[in-house]
Amino acid sequence: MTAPGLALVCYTFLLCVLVATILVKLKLKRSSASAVPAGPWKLPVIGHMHLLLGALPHHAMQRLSQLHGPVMLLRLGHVPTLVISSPEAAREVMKAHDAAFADRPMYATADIFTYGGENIAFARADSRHWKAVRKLCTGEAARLVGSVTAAFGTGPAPAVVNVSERVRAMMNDVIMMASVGDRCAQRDAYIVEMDKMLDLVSGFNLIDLFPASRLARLLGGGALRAAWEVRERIQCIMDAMIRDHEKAMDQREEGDVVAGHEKEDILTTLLRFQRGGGTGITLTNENVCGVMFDIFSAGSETTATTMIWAMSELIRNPRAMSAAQSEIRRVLHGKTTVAEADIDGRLHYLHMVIKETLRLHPPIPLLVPRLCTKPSKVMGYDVSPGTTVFVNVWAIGRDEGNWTDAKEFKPERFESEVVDYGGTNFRFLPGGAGRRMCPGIMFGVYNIEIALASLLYHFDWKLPGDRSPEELDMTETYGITARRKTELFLEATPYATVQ
Ligand code: HEM
Repeated sequence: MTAPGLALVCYTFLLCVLVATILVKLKLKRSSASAVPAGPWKLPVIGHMHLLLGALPHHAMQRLSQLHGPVMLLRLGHVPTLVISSPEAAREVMKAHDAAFADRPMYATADIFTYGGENIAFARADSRHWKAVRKLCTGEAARLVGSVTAAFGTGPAPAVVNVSERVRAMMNDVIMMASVGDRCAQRDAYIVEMDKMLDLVSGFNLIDLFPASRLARLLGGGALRAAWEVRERIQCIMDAMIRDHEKAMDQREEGDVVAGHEKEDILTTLLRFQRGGGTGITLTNENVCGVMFDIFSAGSETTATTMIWAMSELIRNPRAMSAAQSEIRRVLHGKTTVAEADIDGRLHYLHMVIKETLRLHPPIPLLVPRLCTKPSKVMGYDVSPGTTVFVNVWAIGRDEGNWTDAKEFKPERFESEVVDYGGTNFRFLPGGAGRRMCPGIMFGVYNIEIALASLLYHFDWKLPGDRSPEELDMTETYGITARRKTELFLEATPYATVQ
């Protein structure tokens, strides 16, 4: 070969090597880039926080995930945040990689109220007390079901009722009765402080989004101070309740039954276990207070919110209201009260109403956040340890790809859909799924069933004045649960045949 010919071959060879190297590099770059979940452009310091401003977080996240996909990475302040918006991706987080996502991020205010994770909801999944107390809570919830009915009286209704206020008071009563008994001197003060606590634990406070920033601590310190003050007042009330319960337990051991302590409540059960009741673990005072925090916050607020949405949807959908009332009045024909034994397993339509309400209005729309603790892959994307994970069950429940006529309230859809609360169908996750799923959801659903049955059996309901059902405002408000923005005022007419 001539010298120019050899040079040409060499140049061609080198060119090929160069092109091949560039192509391989490009391919590698593309494949490593595609392993990071997509997300919108972010700003320095605040990341994507500005995209959540002015909207409810689950609404804003739904809108963003429609653009960036069901596995989307945001940075909220300093916190890397993965948002999951499809059943397939939810299954990967809560089933395939459940162990890697079983912890919770610890927010500054939650840290105060849970005594540093000594409760159930924010405990580390590998902590000694978590499994045992969770089991206890599940058992207690099931056992207490029978004692709930008494709280739903039938007293005469005023013409116009603030249904929101009444339902919240009713659910508070049920949870208080179940957790500390029916004669607790400081009960009202406890409810007031617990309400304040719920306002403070949002997870979107400045100090939660910039956990390491001194400036955020300075600017957001008010929330922390308020949280400590509320915790101190709750602690005083709890100490008095514990003393009262311990005294009653001592007297019971001696054969006396103290008024107000005839039935065993959750606090007594926890104290009994603390005295060596055989779970194989030791419960500290902090565990006891932390679990009481869980039961009140998780138990009362979720059930009241669901119940108020159920009433709102029934008012907006007179056909569904009429079907639910006909069934209840047929099943309870001639009865003067709604008793557990009379409705047990017989209110099929009402059950579908509750499911449909939880599909459209899951009270915790982003679930309680999870924390990624091991490098994991979700739908082929890399997720790093330290990432907070929100599962947008509200968006999953309203996605036309998952449900026909997804935005409409159609309880009948559950006639053909076999879906339960066990967290196995990832299109319907009001109580979450996997090892962190809600241990009390069946107790909650039972409370809602009895309460709704009572309201619908004893009264006919309509919007005050001549307003038509479509005029009912269905806007949600921001908070630990997705409540109605406005109070639900309805006109109640006692149902004649019960008189
Ligand atoms: C309709 C009623 C209820 C709904 C929709 C509901 C929903 C939820 C959700 C979404 C979670 C987070 C699950 C996850 O991260 O995957 C949760 C956790 C929890 N719920 Fe419920 N809940 C309800 C009623 C109750 C009741 C009545 C109690 C107690 C008596 C309760 C106690 C708890 C506790 C202790 C946790 C934390 C579990 C853990 O982290 O291990 N819930 N709930």
